Amino acid sequence: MRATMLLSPVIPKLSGKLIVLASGSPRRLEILRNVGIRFEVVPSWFKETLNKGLFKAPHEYAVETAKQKALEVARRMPLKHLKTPDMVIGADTIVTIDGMILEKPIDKQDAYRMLSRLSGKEHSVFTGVAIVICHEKENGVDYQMIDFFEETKVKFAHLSEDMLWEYINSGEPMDKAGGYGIQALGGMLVEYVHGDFFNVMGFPLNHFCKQISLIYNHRTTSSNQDSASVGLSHNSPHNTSILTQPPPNLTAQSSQSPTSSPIHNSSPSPIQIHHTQDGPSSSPVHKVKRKGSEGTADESSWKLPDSLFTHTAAECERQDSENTTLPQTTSREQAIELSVAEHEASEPNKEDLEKITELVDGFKASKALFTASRLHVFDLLQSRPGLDATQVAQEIEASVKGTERLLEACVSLGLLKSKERTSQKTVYENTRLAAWFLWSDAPFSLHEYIQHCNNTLWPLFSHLESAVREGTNQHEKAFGKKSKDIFQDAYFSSKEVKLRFMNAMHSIAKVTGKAVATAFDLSSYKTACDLGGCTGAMAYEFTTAHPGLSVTVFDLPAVVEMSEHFHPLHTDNRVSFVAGDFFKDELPKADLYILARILHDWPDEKVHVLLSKIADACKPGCAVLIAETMLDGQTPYSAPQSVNMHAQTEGMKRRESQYADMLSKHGFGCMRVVHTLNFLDVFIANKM
Ligand SMILES: O=c1[nH]cc([C@@H]2O[C@H](COP(=O)(O)OP(=O)(O)OP(=O)(O)O)[C@@H](O)[C@H]2O)c(=O)[nH]1
Repeated sequence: MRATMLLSPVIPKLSGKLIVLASGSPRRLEILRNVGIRFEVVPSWFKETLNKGLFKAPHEYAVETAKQKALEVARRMPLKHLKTPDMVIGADTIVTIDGMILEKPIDKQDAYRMLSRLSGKEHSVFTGVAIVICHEKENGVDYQMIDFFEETKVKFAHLSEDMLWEYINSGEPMDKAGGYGIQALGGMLVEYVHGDFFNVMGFPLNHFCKQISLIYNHRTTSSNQDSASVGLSHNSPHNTSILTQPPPNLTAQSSQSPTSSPIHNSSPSPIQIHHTQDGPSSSPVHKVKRKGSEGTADESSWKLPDSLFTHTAAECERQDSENTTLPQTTSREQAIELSVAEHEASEPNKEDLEKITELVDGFKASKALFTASRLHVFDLLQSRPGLDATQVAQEIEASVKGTERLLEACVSLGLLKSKERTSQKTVYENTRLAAWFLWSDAPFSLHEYIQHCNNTLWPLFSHLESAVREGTNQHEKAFGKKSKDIFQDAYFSSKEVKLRFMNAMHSIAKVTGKAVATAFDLSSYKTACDLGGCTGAMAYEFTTAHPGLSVTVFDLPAVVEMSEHFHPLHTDNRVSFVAGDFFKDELPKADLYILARILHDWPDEKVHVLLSKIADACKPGCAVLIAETMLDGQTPYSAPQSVNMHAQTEGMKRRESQYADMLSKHGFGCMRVVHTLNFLDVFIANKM
């Protein structure tokens, strides 16, 4: 909110410009998007290989890396994209502890080393930010740079070995500086944060807003001068340095240095680098002292341990001049390069083999799970744990030989546990995973959704090649029925298929509903309408989470008619059902419209029809909430899900930016997104 206020005077100026975020970090994208800035994302190709040993203080390393990331994109864009951006933003986040710089872990062991170092102690997180302003001139492009950094102190609780490994095995640490994500599971490890929380996440929003304000406010008041350079240089206490390239001894490997890039050489204009590091550092907002802005960094306290960073400037220069390939003693980043080179030269490692096998054989695991679920193996072992294969075979009416194989497959997939009763007899029971998710009445039962995967998605996927070649869904090939609107003429064509589909949606809504309902503070909304809300399972999660909220489920008459089978939802008098077609009929009035796993079923034209109807029904301040996996969210399954939508519907998975664009066309703004741990990303926007 504060950032929007600070930015609002300059947003009209930014809005006509091509602003580029030179970062592949989803967190940076989210932080900037949430304040309403419109920008394109062009991740930088700059490899983070600067020699840390050559920087007096860690933040200088982060700032220099941010600069190189931004410059690489600023230089590449005019050549590759044939357009010159107006502004390129780059950033680099590092963690420092005991004089050491920690970046993203290269593997689980590395994450373990980082997190155990952070356990029970305070550390600093620095994000360096670079803003490159590009000016097209007749003979090329001029670049001007503003850079700054922000420090936030974070203290970790003492972490037990079990906690550490549980966290590492969640996969979260791998793409995050210091090996943790404060915005997600990693937040549970943190005792306190002093300073800007967003800085820890990867982007110091407040400091950035102040810099932007300074640049553009100054420009408005300096109309008779070259606005760009004046605006920048007046902020800068150290604005005289003019460099055409980074100092040669900063880059660890000459082949990766931006100075050797042909792109750089083709730019005839010098790059003016204006440092504005201490512009807004007197802000009362940040209690944390920013080292370095005033040139006061205590060199000795930041001296990096020799064992990690052994390059001297002379060594680097020698490497440059001799054009050697890789140094003998390397920093961690250099070690990554080394290991990549090693892999290319020799053989794949165990992890590579595991990954590729998992992908190739993944369908076998899915089908074993589907089959065990369909044969009610998990139901049986939930009520009668400790049966052997012969007993299970008898109960599920299957062969002993086949049942043995299936049970063993489930054991190896972590769905069942086996115990040897005697040397002859092995008995089985459900694991925790099966107890939570797989038997029919489990608290978060996915049983019905698994049946939907087996009965509907599996046959559709077997025609994926045709779906890709033809660009249409595959209902006709898989089920002998043409379907334009899968809901009207495929899923709801017979009572049995309809119930199966509703059961599937019901089970997935029960698993994901709470996380969706609690993603945002919705206390200001009194009425909601869950469009396509099916059995009301999601609506029920919303009324449970928000005592002041009533929800109308709006769905096709065929669905509403059957929804009463799904108790106890009908006992909650704050959930009501209205029958209708959201493309054709008038929508019930509400303050909040919920679209959970709906828009991905439809092509853009239909989404616009629906959003326009919602926009017409919304007063200013009312909101639309979209819950689905987005392509830039955190689940690795969103892109495969997009393939699924293609084989199944005319719809698709989309990026957050695509929804933002669509919503803004219908008068929505103030967009925010939360990535839940429960498959779904939740996006909210208000009618302006
Ligand atoms: O608590 C958190 N701390 C850090 C992060 C994320 O960590 C990475 C830091 O890496 P880097 O600055 O090198 O940025 P990249 O992800 O490699 O993207 P670029 O393309 O910009 O180089 C950053 O993504 C932080 O967001 C976090 O999420 N939580």
